[in-house]
Amino acid sequence: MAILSQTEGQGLIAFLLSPTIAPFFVVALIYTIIKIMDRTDVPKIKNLPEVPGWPIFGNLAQLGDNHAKVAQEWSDKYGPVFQVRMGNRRIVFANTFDSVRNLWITNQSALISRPMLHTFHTVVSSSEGYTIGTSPWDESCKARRKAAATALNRPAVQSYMPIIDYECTKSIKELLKDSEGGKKDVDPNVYFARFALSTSLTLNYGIRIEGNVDDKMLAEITHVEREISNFRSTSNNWADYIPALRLLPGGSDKPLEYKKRRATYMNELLNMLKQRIKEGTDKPCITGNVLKDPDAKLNDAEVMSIGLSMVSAGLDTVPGNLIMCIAYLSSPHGQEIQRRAHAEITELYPNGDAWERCLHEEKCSYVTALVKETLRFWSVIPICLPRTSTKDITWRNATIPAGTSFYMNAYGAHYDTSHFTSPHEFNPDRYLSDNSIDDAAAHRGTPHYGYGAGSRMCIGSHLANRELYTAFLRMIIAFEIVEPQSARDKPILDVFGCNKILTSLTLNPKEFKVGLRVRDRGVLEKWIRESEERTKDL
Ligand code: HEM
Repeated sequence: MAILSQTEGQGLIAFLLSPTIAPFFVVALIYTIIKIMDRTDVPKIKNLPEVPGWPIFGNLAQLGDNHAKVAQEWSDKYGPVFQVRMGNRRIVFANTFDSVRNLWITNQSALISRPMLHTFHTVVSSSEGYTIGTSPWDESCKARRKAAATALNRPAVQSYMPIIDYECTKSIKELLKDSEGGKKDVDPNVYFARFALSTSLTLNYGIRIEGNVDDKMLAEITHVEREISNFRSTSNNWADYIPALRLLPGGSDKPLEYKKRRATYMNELLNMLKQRIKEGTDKPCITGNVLKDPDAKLNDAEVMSIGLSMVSAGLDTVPGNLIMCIAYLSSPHGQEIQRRAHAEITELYPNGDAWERCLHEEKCSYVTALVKETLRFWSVIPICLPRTSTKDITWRNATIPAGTSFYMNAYGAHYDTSHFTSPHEFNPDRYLSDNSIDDAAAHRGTPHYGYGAGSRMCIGSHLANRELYTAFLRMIIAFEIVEPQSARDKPILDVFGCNKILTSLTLNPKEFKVGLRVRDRGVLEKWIRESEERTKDL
């Protein structure tokens, strides 16, 4: 039954459009639309400071392109934990070391899930499945995390050291060649991108980047994963927070292009491995083990998700840390750090076998401290991968309801002056147990949040630590890393100034060069030959 007859309907329209009523009608309509668009997924949280924002956009514009820095500044005014609105999402930001510990570690069972964001989850990943790091918590995520974590635990990582030996040697050998024995300045970026990617591919598929730094597959995967890192970021895509923006024409073109390019090489890698398994020519690897295990409870999409996680997770993070530490080592203060590291290594290994021994042990505490300080200082994931709570969480007088998104400002925590002495100084000494410049007790447990914290902390941290330790130690005993000859090539050492795209998920270092003065060419060539001999059957 019609609610209004045709004549009554026409009368109502004429009434609404009459000159006296129309302005009120238009205002009411706009008001209602704004009210609907202004709603948030979670209502305002009582007793938790809120940063005032705009209707619909919330605090998006104020956060600008450097969310970590702006949120840290806000924490001076609003306290360590506050709520903001990013479009239609309410986000709880934690900005200091202790507040992160309280929320991410003390409340880890409640903070175990991840939110879904439009650009990454709906556009980029709709058919390939999500990586582990972008999956909400469910039985499938639990199974994938468990399988990957087992493959990356401490003893497993020790068994992968020959791969690290091979890849690290290859990068240093090429650096030696391309720098013409130290005469020409070089940009270390691509050498360490290859190191990280080839290590991940060998572990996961038994396939490595055979070519040199100009390898096509290396270029394609590093470029595509870098672009995807932007779509994955919590600070890059306003369409994640304002659904109306998804209607803009062309908005999904770039994400869709990269989704297709990623699917091409991921399928290629998986098919290459399946073919090798069929022919019996495959090398032991994580995906191969899963594919051949009749009891593995993982389906094809889950196997693909693990592969995707391994390829993408270490790709920007390991090289970002490696090359920014090398950048720092080239600076005048870096000379002092290299001298100390080199002296300790020489004292520990007077027979000159540090190059090989670092594959079995991590004895040089100064290099271990250098790894930790690098992870803190550069904070390559300044806003950690986001979390969603699955239970209510209490913070002081506030009850934060289940289903709220939490963003860890890792940069804010790493530069928290109540936890770190002079956080703007790059100083590995803070992580030495004797004479630390920080309160040594502060570093028991979690030394930094470079790998996140709690229930969804990075599962690749053992592998990454071993990669970083080996590469730093070997670079330091192979070369004196010095400033480039041309001032134009000098690295920018400011933690944000060095970043090409501030809204990306991971630090994207600007190009720079360093000089590499070979310490002892004869000895270095001997180490390289010995590594090549050891790893020739890999
Ligand atoms: C220096 C190198 C690395 C850094 C700085 C890093 C950092 C991180 C961070 C910050 C997270 C989020 C943790 C959280 O939410 O609390 C994460 C998650 C993860 N990382 Fe790493 N990572 C590195 C290397 C790797 C490597 C080499 C792999 C594997 C080969 C890996 C695999 C993963 C996976 C699978 C997750 C998702 C865990 C989950 O959501 O349950 N990472 N990583």
